[in-house]
Amino acid sequence: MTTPVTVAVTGAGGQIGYALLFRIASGQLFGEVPVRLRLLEIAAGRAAAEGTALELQDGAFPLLHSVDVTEDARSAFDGVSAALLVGARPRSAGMERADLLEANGGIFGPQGAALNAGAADDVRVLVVGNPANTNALIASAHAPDIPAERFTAMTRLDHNRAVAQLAAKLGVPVSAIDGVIVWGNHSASQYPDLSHATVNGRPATELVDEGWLADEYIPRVANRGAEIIAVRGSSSAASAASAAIDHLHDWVHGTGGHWTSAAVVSDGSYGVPTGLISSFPVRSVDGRWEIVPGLDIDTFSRERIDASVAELVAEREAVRALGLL
Ligand SMILES: NC(=O)C1=CN([C@@H]2O[C@H](COP(=O)(O)OP(=O)(O)OC[C@H]3O[C@@H](n4cnc5c(N)ncnc54)[C@H](O)[C@@H]3O)[C@@H](O)[C@H]2O)C=CC1
Ligand SMILES: O=C([O-])CC(=O)C(=O)O
Repeated sequence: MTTPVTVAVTGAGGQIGYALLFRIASGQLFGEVPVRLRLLEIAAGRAAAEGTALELQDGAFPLLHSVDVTEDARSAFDGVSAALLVGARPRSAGMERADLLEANGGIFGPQGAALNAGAADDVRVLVVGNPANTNALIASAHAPDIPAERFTAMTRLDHNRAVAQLAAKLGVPVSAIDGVIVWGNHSASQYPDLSHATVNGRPATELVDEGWLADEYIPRVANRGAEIIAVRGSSSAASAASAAIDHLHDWVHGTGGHWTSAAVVSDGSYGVPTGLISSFPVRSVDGRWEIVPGLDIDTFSRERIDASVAELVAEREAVRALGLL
């Protein structure tokens, strides 16, 4: 029998956890490989996670090897090849994601240290809990033995939203769209960039006008999280779980010739300071994310990338001042 792969999900008793775990158990992340699931929760969420574990059993998933629920990060992360750091307080109406910096930043240092202590050598970390980029930076800083490139934050939901909004505008299937990029922070300052996008092979910029792009498209995508909160009464859950599966699936299995968006550690590309975890156009090649090199950046894009990166720099300064880095 193939050796099982161990996957940890934090915040397993929450709404994203509930949408995520069944998809992992069904093999949508690693494919035909048995999965050993570790569900990390705090006391307040433990019962919900225990209930989810019972339902996972009831799913009779052929690939589900075992499910353990724990409140101890070291046990949860021991031997893990994938860690989905979802557990954090979500924002509610009227809050920006940066309002969560202090409340949630304190979670990710100890979790980084626990990953450092016991994760498998091939560990892949995806931070979903907000503010995701800076939480990933904190976790990575507490895991000196794990290469920084193994810590990523989720902007795939933003990328998927950017693709879907363009498809809806033009009345084409999402599969017609290629080359969309989300740059920067997973926040309202993010920049969904269509300057390299194509629709059935035609440049997207020939099909939409600049006014729509600047006044409707970019704000709609960048503020979609708030729109969902306003309409649904709580933050995106199933679409976030779906994006997390997309991110890790592509990281493990590759993106082929196409690119997607993910927040990865900067190597200085596109003027983003080295070491920041920022969203870039990325390809997954041989199990590693690579930043797509050499794209032309026009003035419109440059200003927006710089603004979002400036926010990431400010968040890094803020968590440094709080002693979290
Ligand atoms: N990056 C992205 O695109 C997205 C990020 N999010 C973020 O994901 C996070 C989770 O969202 P939901 O599942 O909706 O929230 P939720 O409140 O339903 O669930 C969060 C769970 O995390 C648990 N938790 C809190 N601290 C923990 C810790 N130290 N260790 C383990 N578990 C802990 C809570 O007990 C709770 O069960 C939030 O920060 C939210 O803002 C949500 C949507 C998209
Ligand atoms: O907006 C929020 O707070 C949740 C989130 O990150 C998103 O839906 O993109």
